[in-house]
This record gives sequence, C-alpha cells and structure tokens, in this order.
Amino acid sequence: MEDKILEVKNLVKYFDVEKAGFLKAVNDVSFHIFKGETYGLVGESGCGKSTIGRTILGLYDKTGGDVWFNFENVHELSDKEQFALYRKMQMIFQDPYASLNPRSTIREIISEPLEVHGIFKKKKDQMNRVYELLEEVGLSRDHVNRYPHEFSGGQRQRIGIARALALNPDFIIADEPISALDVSVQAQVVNLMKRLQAEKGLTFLFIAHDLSMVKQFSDRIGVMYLGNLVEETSGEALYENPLHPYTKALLSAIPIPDPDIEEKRERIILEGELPSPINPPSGCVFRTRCPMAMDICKDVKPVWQEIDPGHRVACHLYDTNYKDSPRTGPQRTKDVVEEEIQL
Ligand SMILES: Nc1ncnc2c1ncn2[C@@H]1O[C@H](COP(=O)(O)OP(=O)(O)OP(=O)(O)O)[C@@H](O)[C@H]1O
Repeated sequence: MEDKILEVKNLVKYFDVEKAGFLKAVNDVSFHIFKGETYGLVGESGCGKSTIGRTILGLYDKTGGDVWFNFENVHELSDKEQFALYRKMQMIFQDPYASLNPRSTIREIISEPLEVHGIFKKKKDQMNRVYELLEEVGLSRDHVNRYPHEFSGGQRQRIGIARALALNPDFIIADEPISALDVSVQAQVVNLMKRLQAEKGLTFLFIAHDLSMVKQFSDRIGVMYLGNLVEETSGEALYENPLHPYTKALLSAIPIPDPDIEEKRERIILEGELPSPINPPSGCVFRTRCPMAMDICKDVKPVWQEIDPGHRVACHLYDTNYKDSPRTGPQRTKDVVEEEIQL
C-alpha cells in the first residue's frame, strides 16, 4: 500500500464577502496524495484551486473539513508546529516576478528561508547551500548578486524553485508554475521539476487551468468546477475514458496535432456563463452548463463516488444511489449509460 503524504477530507472554504454573503470557494472537496507522486488539480480560473493550495498550507483558515499532512492535522497545530511544518511544505507561485522581492538579490532571496529557520550557524555554510541550490536548478553561482529583473521569466521561476527547495521540503504546491512562461520555456521548467522530483523523492500538488499542462507532469489528476471536485483518475484514464461531461468538454478544447483527427472530432462548447460562487446552482453545480443535465441534477448534489478502481466522479449519470432516476440506478452500468448517451 502506497503511503499518503496528504489527505484532504471534506474541505470547505467560504470567504465572507460583505453584504453579498459567503463566497463558496471550496465546497466539500476530498482527495489524497501519495508520497512521491504529482497530483494535478485542474479547472478554469476561479474554481478554487489556489484556495485549496493555500488552505492546505494553513495560509487560510478552513471553514470545514480537515487537511492531514503526514498524519498531522494542519489546522490544529500550534504556531510553533505550524512554523516547523513549513520546512516540509513549500509553494511555488505562478508569477515568479511578483513573488520575488525586486529589491533583494538572488542570494538574499534564496537564503531568506534558511535564515528564518536558523539552519546554518556560519554564513559560509549558508552561502555554500545557496550555491548548491542555484546549481540544482540550472543557474550559475555567478548570478548570486543580481536582482530578479535581470533574469528571464524561466530563470526567475528557477529562482522561485531554488527558494522552495532551500529547506529540503517533502511536498511542494506548485500553483500555475508555468502558466506565465513562453511555451518553449514551459517544457524546460517541467523537466526541471521532474528531475528534482526523481532525485529528491518530492511530492507535488500541481495546479493549472490548462489540462494539457497538467498532463505533462501528473500521475493523477483531479478536475474542479466551481469549488467542487467533479472527477479524479490517472492521467491516462482521464484522456482515454473521461466520464464527467465537464472533463469531456475540457478535453475537447485541447487541440490535437493531427489535422485528420482534429477535423473529425467533436468540440463540446459549454453554453452559458460560469455561475457565481456566491450563489452557486442547486444540486449539481455544473448542471446549468451541462449538455447532459437531467431533472435530478437540479435537486440533488451528486455523490463523489469511486466508479472504477482509482476513478472517482461526481455525476448522476454514473450514480448508483438514486434508484428512481430515469437514467441511473443499479440496473444501469457505466457502459450502458455511455452507449445510450454517446457524448
Ligand atoms: N481572499 C479572498 N477573499 C475573497 N474571495 C476570494 C479570496 N481568494 C479567492 N477568492 C475567490 O474564491 C474563488 C476561488 O478562487 P481561487 O483563486 O482559489 O481560484 P483558482 O481556481 O485558483 O483561479 P485562479 O487561477 O484565477 O487563481 C474565486 O471566486 C475568487 O474570487
């Protein structure tokens, strides 16, 4: 049995927005991450991915549910324990420029976590660690006295990665780490993260809005829509056998480099606007844009169910709990439903 490093259980995060009420950024989300794997979290902007990352780190209080990291409940730690936890969990951000202090040199930026945690007594040892980190991420030690604006976007992201690695963490939350980079540089940064993962046994939560980016780097993928996880499975299964209509729509938007396939395949264009998380739809949150919506979807929130080993989905099309539903119930297997519906 693989070891879990992180377990997120029924996590809820609401923001209190004055006058408007509560913004339901994360609504009853459960997933776990095994040691050494990359879990990709994907979904369009505003669906709650970053909020999950920040709540896992304890940067946001939770509204409900639990986050367990190495069997410790992150939100029940004392300040001292929380501080110690930051040695094990780190974050890489989307915009390396915004997350690096423009007035600090690279040496100051990378040595900051080492100083805050009092890792080295001697300056020389700390400096050697900074050199070692720069080399690990493919930068020269000659860069150490330069400022962030003197680097390209890809190099800045390498600096962000070096800083995240400084304390030898076990787990890194990478929040859209390649979205702001040129396509040609994206692959280099992904390859760097893959190499570091292999060398150090790191575990990643990789957050992105684009399924094709997530696929390059993830063992398993969770698809989010409006604060909810709607599907989760391995990268291959998600591409070969997507179940949720939202996942199918996301996949249909990814261009395929073969013009023959591209010409024939069906695009699923989602109708309507993304609803507000302050006032999300009743029942299934996706129903207002779902091409397969049924009556039950309006009234009942679909259960997060394991349909095949390791393949979870929250959708009434596959739900065996509602025996009276016209298209679901125990007599209908997943294959029968799919044959009938042919999305
Ligand atoms: N501090 C906050 N206060 C109030 N609302 C917030 C706060 N942070 C996020 N939100 C809202 O919570 C929802 C989820 O935001 P979040 O940033 O987690 O989404 P996301 O999927 O990561 O999108 P993006 O990629 O655009 O950051 C959004 O509606 C956002 O406006």
